[in-house]
Amino acid sequence: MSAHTPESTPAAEPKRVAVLAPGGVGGLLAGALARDGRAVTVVATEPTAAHIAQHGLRVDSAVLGDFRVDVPAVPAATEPADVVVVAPKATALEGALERVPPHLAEGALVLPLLNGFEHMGPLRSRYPGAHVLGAAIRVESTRTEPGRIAQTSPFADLDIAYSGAPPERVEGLAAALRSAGLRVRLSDDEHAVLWRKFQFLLATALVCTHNRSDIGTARTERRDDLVGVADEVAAVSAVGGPVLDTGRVVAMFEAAPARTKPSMLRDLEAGRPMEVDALGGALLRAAERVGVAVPVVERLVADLRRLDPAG
Ligand SMILES: NC(=O)C1=CN([C@@H]2O[C@H](COP(=O)(O)OP(=O)(O)OC[C@H]3O[C@@H](n4cnc5c(N)ncnc54)[C@H](OP(=O)(O)O)[C@@H]3O)[C@@H](O)[C@H]2O)C=CC1
Ligand SMILES: CC(C)(CO)C(=O)C(=O)O
Repeated sequence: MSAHTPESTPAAEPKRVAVLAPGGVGGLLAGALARDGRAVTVVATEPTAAHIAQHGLRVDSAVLGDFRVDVPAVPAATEPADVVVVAPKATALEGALERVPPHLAEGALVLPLLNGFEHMGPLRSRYPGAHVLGAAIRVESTRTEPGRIAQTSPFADLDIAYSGAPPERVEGLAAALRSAGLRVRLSDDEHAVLWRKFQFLLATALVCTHNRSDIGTARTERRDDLVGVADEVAAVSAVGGPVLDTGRVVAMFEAAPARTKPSMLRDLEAGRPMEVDALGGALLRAAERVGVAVPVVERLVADLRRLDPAG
């Protein structure tokens, strides 16, 4: 933890952070930043806001250690923030954004941590006066009950793009996140940030969920599908987007802790809506736009749509 006082804060570091949707990812960031002395407000559903306001956030983290921290929590933002972390599932994004009105995010850095890429357009439409950053987080983190987060991966790494925002503010945000214990890499290439994570994520999410297994089992039993999805994402991306390296993703499959389970599989196991459309559907739509065949993704998405309460 760093000693964080207003006097020692460089001008570009965030002063007021709002975290929308304190689930596995949002709750981890809110807890980490609040523990480090940042002024964090959590914006959550009514019952979760009431619970966190009364009991604080409890984080049990392989990377950050176990701690509890008091954080103000509200069902709707009432104060401006200079950073707004956006972390609901894609299936809940539209409703969740109602809780942060655009005038309170005017001039803010908006840091979306959803997987995929289709959220970027709606966020930029809702917050035209904000700087919406391309970002991705590599972590395994679960909201086990309201206000309680179990972060189990040996990594919690963010990639954040400058996305045209004032560089000193993006660097200030990165410094705040690093000070809170997270690893952060900055990039000039928003598309590369989103699509590199997406290539690994889509393969892991679709195949592990389809196989109902962790990555250790999937990489033995369903290696062809893992590589097939990663190749298809690369083929779609190659048409006007970043060049992706399937070899890098295969190395990531090999290196991932065997027990890693993607959040999509954890949603299936818990009977929650899955992000099949936001992730797999997004790739199918992108593939159709650029005229690339993606038969492996098509097959897995068709099967998973039948199981997805989100439809
Ligand atoms: N979990 C992980 O390990 C990783 C997840 N991701 C991505 O991060 C994103 C978030 O996933 P994750 O953290 O797992 O999701 P969770 O399901 O853990 O958390 C989602 C949160 O959204 C809240 N929420 C739902 N509806 C609303 C609403 N209308 N208003 C306010 N809050 C709402 C839920 O509230 P409540 O608690 O009250 O139900 C919950 O706290 C996804 O896009 C996922 O793909 C990326 C990398 C890793
Ligand atoms: C695959 C994993 C756990 C890696 O970060 C992930 O990002 C997710 O499930 O959303």
